Amino acid sequence: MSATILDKIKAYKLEEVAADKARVPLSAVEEAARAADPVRPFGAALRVAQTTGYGLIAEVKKASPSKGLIRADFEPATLAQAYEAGGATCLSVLTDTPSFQGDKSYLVAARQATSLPALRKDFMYDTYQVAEARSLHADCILIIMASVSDAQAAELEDAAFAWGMDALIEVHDREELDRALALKSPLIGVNNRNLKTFETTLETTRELSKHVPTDRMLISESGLFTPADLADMASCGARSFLIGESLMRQADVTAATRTLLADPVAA
Ligand SMILES: O=P(O)(O)OC[C@@H](O)[C@@H](O)c1c[nH]c2ccccc12
Repeated sequence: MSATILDKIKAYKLEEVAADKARVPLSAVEEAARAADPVRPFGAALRVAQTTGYGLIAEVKKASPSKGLIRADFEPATLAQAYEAGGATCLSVLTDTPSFQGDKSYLVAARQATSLPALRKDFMYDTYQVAEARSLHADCILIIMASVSDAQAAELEDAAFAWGMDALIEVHDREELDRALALKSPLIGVNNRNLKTFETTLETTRELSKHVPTDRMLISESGLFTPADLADMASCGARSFLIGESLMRQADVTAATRTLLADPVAA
């Protein structure tokens, strides 16, 4: 079987982490994490937003392996402020460089420029990365079930909780969802994009929504473009969304964010 993009990302990420560990020892990262800004509640902010409207995790995303360059004029702090002014609930900031042209400094800049809680969007395998996320002031980490074992997922989640952060558990099929439900985090992100083939369809949220218990928060991720898409997902029980590309392609990010959130279907 040929290696998927996810296999390739995992291979270089493990090398990156090994190099980071050699350069900055865990004790130093932990010290920086302890000195970081207090955690801003991530899941709780979404829960509040969902009661009257939609929860939006707005993604600061320059490029992706499937779409190439998404936004040339890219200034993380300015974009984060535009999202906040448009009514976003939380931020997601890509810190992976080889595939997404992200950077750790973008997370710091975006979060610092706003009062929004921020997700470190990266491929996490090692609790070193979790401490590092907190040292960058992250309020939540992503755990991609397609890319980690059950034991690894539990270890990453425990580490996030120990630092006071939330964990967004990302799934793409029924098997990953069942594994995610064995974890503690209430935040379940259904990625409409298959990270192995890049195929994107909202059918993924429609199908998996039937199997997400009501005590978990269903967050629909990727491939969302219009208010009609959001209404469609809301009819399946997803009232929070992770959106990057469709907003990043707009000249006026604040206006585009406002338009997307303007007319939520009744809760
Ligand atoms: O740009 P989109 O289609 O709106 O998608 C945003 C977000 O869901 C997507 O960037 C994403 C979801 N899961 C990921 C895991 C790694 C990297 C990126 C992602």
